[in-house]
Amino acid sequence: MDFYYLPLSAPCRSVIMTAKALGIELNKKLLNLFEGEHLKPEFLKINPQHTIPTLVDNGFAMWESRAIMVYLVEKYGKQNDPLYPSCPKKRALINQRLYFDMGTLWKSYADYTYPQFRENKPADPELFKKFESALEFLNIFLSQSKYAAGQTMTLADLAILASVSTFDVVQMDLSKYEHILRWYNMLKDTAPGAAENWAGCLEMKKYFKK
Ligand SMILES: N[C@@H](CCC(=O)N[C@@H](CS)C(=O)NCC(=O)O)C(=O)O
Repeated sequence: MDFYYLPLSAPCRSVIMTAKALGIELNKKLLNLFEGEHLKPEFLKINPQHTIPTLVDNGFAMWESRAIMVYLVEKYGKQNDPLYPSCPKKRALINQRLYFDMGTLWKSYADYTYPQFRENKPADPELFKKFESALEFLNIFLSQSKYAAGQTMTLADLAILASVSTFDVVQMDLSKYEHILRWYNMLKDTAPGAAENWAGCLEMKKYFKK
């Protein structure tokens, strides 16, 4: 299974952790975005949207990290795999958290930080408030259950761990989010693929100028 990625990318890291949890060997192919490799015709043929992570499983190409995570469990996981159980209500909660991670948590982080480290713009307090409110929501979710979507580890934890560990490595202050901290301390070193995730975070930090 070919996996186009960069270690520093949070969405790539969440797929790597999922593959690790499932015991899947990925054929990792570094794609250097900084040198525009994702815009070359041969990659655009695979993924016209030119994003990583991109997975090619026996000729079947797909992208969007959370969709890839679900695909991997559905295709290669156990029946009723605890990472993404078949019960519709459990799945619904996991999906909610995955969409929350993509559309609210990570988005608010990216909206706040990217202009600062990509365009050297000053921090925007309004965007910071939105990021804080996303963290507040996550803190509430984690006050209600041990893991991000219930009492066992699921895909929601792996996706959100990739996000929160990124916030940690760039030194976002998480100290007032008691439940996030409890959950993060539980998983940051023990989740499947945690060491590789953290190594990628450290790579990411090199590009973060604040
Ligand atoms: N929502 C997507 C985001 C993917 C994404 O934006 N990846 C970045 C790297 S972290 C990328 O490929 N950027 C290059 C581009 O968009 O051209 C996912 O979760 O896979």
